[in-house]
Amino acid sequence: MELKPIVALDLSDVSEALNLVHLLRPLIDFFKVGSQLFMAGGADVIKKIIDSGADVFLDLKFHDIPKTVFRAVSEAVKLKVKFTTVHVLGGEEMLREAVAAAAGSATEVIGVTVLTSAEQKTLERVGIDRSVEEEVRLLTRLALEAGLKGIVCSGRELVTIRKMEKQPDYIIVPGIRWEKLAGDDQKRTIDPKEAAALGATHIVVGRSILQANDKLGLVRKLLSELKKDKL
Ligand SMILES: O=C(O)c1cc(=O)[nH]c(=O)n1[C@@H]1O[C@H](COP(=O)(O)O)[C@@H](O)[C@H]1O
Repeated sequence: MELKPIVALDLSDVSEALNLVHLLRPLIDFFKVGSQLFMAGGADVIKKIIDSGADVFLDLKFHDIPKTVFRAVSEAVKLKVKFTTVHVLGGEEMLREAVAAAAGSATEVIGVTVLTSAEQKTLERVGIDRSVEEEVRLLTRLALEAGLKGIVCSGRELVTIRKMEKQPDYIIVPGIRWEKLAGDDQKRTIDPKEAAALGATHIVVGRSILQANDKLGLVRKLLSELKKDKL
C-alpha cells in the first residue's frame, strides 16, 4: 500500500481548520480531527471535511469501560469517519466492544499502542518495566487478537512490527519530524521518507505543517519526498 499522509488539524479555530482543508485539498485527502478541534467544532466540522471529499480520522483515543467505548465508537460510526482511535491499554474486552461497535461499517477502529511522546522512563513511572519496543509489540498483538486491523506506533517500532507473524493492515505513524523542534513533546520521532521505507501505511503530520509559513510548499515537499522513496 502506498503511504498516505494525514494532516492533523490541531487547531481551536474552526474556520482556520476548514480554510486549511480547502487550501490543502488538491494534495491531501485525509485529515485528523483530534480532541482540540472536536471540542471546538464538534460533529459539524467533521461533516464539512467529509463534504469536501476527504476522509476523517477522528482521534479521541477512547479508554473507558467496555460499554462506554462501545457507545462512543457507535457515535463515531454515525459520523462516517474512516478511522477512530482507542488506547490498547484499555484491555481486550474494551477492544472487542470497540470492534463490535464498528462491525459492518466503513469505520476502522485503530489501537494506539505507546504514545510517541513516551520514552522508557515514562513507562517505568506507570509501572511498566518492559522496553518501549516490547510494549508496542505486546499491545499490537493484543489489538490484532481482539480484531483490530490498525495500530498507531512510532517510527522506531516499525521494524519490529514488520517482523511480526500477524501484521496490521494499517500502521499509522505520528511524531513525524524533519528536524528537532525546540521544546518538543515528541520523543520517538522519524522523518517521512524513513517511515515510508520501514513500512508505515500512514503518517500523521501536525505542527510541521501548521507552523510553516508556506504550508502548501511544505506539503509539496513532503509528497515529493514520499514519491522519491518509491523509486
Ligand atoms: O493518535 C495519534 O494521532 C497520536 C498518537 C501518538 O502516539 N502520538 C501523536 O502525536 N499522535 C497525534 O499525532 C499528532 C502529532 O502532531 P505533531 O507532533 O504536531 O506532528 C497529534 O495530533 C497527536 O495527537
